[in-house]
Amino acid sequence: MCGIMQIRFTKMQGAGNDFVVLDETQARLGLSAAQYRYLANRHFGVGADQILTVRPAPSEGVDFEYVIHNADGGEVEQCGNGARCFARYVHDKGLTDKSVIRVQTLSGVIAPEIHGNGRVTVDMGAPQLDPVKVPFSTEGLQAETLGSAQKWPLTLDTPVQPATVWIAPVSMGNPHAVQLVDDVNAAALEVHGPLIESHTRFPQRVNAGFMQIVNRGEVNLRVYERGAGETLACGTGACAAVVAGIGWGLLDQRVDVHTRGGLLTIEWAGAAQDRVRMTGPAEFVFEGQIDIPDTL
Ligand SMILES: N[C@@H](CCC[C@H](N)C(=O)O)C(=O)O
Repeated sequence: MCGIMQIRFTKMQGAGNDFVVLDETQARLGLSAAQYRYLANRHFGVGADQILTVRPAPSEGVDFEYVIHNADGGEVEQCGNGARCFARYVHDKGLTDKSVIRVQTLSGVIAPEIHGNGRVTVDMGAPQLDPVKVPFSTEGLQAETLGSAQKWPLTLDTPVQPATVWIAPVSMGNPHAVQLVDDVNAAALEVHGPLIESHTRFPQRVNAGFMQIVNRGEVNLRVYERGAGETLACGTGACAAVVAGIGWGLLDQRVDVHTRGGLLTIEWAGAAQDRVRMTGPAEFVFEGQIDIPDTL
């Protein structure tokens, strides 16, 4: 017989990238991919780009485990805007009194720091610039060099005729393909975003970033996210875009990233081992309880 599960949740957002936060510090909910999809659904569920789950520390040296599911129900390695919301959640809910929290994710440990004004800075770790490890297949491709980094051609089977875009593959724990555009508002995100997301050269699919350089300390960015579509902001996307822009010699070490949902500030010293720091907002929206079918 079909029953229901009652689930308590908190809705949060960071620069308009919105989340359902679930607390599994006391007990696991054991949700299926379809149940995560249901929660994220904007018509039948709560509505969110990602579902963030708080779990107890899995090992010594970390404070919590941070589990991330995209709106499509798939579990992913990293989420930058979510990391800031996660930190505010565990802090403001009294799950920790630390202001610097060490958090285990699928792709390693990150360290969010909560400031007095409610903003959060996250040490996101070092970027991965080796295409093979993003992972991105370069077989048979010829890269172009710009600054100290490379751009790779990616051919897209658009409905009209094949188009080639030039991208930097960057991993921030999760995979990104960053390209330069003249104007983010005129970028072909709706058509190219889904084609890049599921391009066969990215075997784990990819988040597609479209970056317009305003000056050496400022960019405009839109991201078509893997498993979620275009979001109002993508924290790891902002980190990856700034890393690519610095590598190409176009940006300084501290960059304001304007997204459709707000401002993120990214800092990176420019060497492969240097860690990327991201600062931005993290806000509570509302709390509630939802009934979801237990047979999904
Ligand atoms: N919104 C995120 C990224 C979430 C995961 C991403 N869609 C993926 O599949 O890798 C962020 O703020 O970083």
